[in-house]
Amino acid sequence: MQGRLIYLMGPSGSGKDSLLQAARAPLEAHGCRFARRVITRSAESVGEDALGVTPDEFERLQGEGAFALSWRANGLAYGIPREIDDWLSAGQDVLINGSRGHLEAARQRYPQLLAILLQVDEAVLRQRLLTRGRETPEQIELRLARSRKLQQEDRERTVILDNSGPLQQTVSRLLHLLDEARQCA
Ligand SMILES: Nc1ncnc2c1ncn2[C@@H]1O[C@H](COP(=O)(O)OP(=O)(O)OP(=O)(O)O)[C@@H](O)[C@H]1O
Ligand SMILES: O=P(O)(O)OC[C@H]1O[C@H](OP(=O)(O)O)[C@H](O)[C@@H]1O
Repeated sequence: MQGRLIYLMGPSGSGKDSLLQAARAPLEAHGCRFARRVITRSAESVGEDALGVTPDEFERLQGEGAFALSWRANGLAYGIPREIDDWLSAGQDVLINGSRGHLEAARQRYPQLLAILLQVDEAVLRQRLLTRGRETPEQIELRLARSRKLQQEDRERTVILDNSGPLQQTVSRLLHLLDEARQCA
């Protein structure tokens, strides 16, 4: 049986990386795999364990068909390595850090994907992004504006996960909803 693609998305600063890190051990214990993203951002940058490449390297990899999914946002290019298809074919669930802007294209390639939208209100988001300090205040405002624009899309087929409270609470909710989804599959 084919594994399920779990597509975690949400505004910049909603806590996707934090949640992926915190939920990783318990989910791996259930056989779930995690994709390491390829991003045209320096490897030293704060945040997830992504592979940082130059725009030229990204183009080359894309041309070679190295990505199962790829998109551009916030002035960066993002790729999800093709190996997720091997994991899915082997029946393993795969969790990825996705983009709301790319959800429709991702659904076309993976019709069974489970979309989870991580949600936090805008004042909290702004504060978290400023505290994280990875982007300038101007870049943060652009990210918040992008979030507002994407807010209404594809709500009815998306599971909402609130991350306004403590991270551990969100981890427990994620594990619970993935259990439920497994039982419905
Ligand atoms: N539940 C939480 N409570 C308090 N702070 C949190 C919580 N979740 C995440 N944070 C903090 O918010 C900031 C943004 O989180 P994180 O980098 O995980 O977001 P992200 O959604 O991955 O953002 P981006 O898409 O821009 O990479 C981090 O500094 C993180 O420590
Ligand atoms: O705004 P949307 O389309 O949801 O997401 C755009 C991209 O921005 C964020 O990346 P990061 O903040 O650079 O890590 C997300 O992880 C996503 O890949």
